[in-house]
Amino acid sequence: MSKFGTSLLVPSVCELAKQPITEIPEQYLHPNQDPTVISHTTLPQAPIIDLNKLLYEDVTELEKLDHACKEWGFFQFFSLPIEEKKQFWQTPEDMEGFGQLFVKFEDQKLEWADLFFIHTLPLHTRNPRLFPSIPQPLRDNLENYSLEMKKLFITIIRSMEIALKIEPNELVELFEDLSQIMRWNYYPPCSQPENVIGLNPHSDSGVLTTLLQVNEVEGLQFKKDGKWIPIKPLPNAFVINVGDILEILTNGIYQSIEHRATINSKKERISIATSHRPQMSRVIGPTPSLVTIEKPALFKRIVVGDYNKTFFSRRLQGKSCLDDMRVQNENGK
Ligand SMILES: O=C(O)CCC(=O)C(=O)O
Ligand SMILES: [Fe+2]
Repeated sequence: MSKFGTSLLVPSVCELAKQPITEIPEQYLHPNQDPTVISHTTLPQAPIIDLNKLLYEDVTELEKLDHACKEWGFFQFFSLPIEEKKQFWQTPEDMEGFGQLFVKFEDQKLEWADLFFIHTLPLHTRNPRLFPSIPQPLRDNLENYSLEMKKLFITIIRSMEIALKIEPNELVELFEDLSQIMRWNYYPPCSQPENVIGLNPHSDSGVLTTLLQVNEVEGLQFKKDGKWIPIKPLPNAFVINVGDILEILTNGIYQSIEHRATINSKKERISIATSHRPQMSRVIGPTPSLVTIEKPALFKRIVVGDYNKTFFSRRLQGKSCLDDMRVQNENGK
């Protein structure tokens, strides 16, 4: 049984998008979506952080790796012939591989995307059905990428400990044996982009997600003050998202952010999301330094694996999973 539960098997959208279709199949149509805010001049901008100032080692290496991944691997992997991709497809018991996540009902609306979902760390959790067959040079790039992502994650967590004025290592020690999962997202173009959705609105379940927008095509949007704001991909930059578990750990000081992915009418889009969380058997809750009499714990203590199971057992719906982890106040609210 998979660590994350299961998702119903769905057809490849990549193959579907190759057909000369005039009508989008009903299951992919999402009417009544929240509109995107279009005027770029008044939009709030995502803050840009200079990694050089954060990372004191191996910046060049990281850049080289970033280029290697862009040039050699992800694109080729998604464009493998469908027959070859089949050996990497999800199975009814195992959500890792190509397919979609969060598909729980046969008649559920689907996303205009194929993804490849894989657990990369700790090493012993690597899926023997998938990992050894990943073609080179992607497999070696993935190996390096995974380690660099872990280093970057720990560096950011250390900076956050300082910013939050909590004990050194108070958070970092939770990640000695961390779990790392990746979603490689492939969004084919669609002639009616406004009627389909690449990825439904959600917050990420982990601590932080590092998103590489591989071919720098626009599509990612964040919900800010109730409005959907497009995020322009920047060259040589990652987008870093706060996930639900970081909101729990910081007792609500850092809040996970809702985002979605839209589709382009002409261009395909590839993004690689790498998410970190403490290892599955760890129990987590608001970190002690951030729980005080004035600010009692906002969230229950939970086993990381249980949070994962709950998150992956539902349909993807905004921040609803995190809301269920809140401590109820005396009025039952
Ligand atoms: O493709 C994107 O821009 C968003 C991906 C994402 O949110 C995810 O994989 O969790
Ligand atoms: Fe996400």
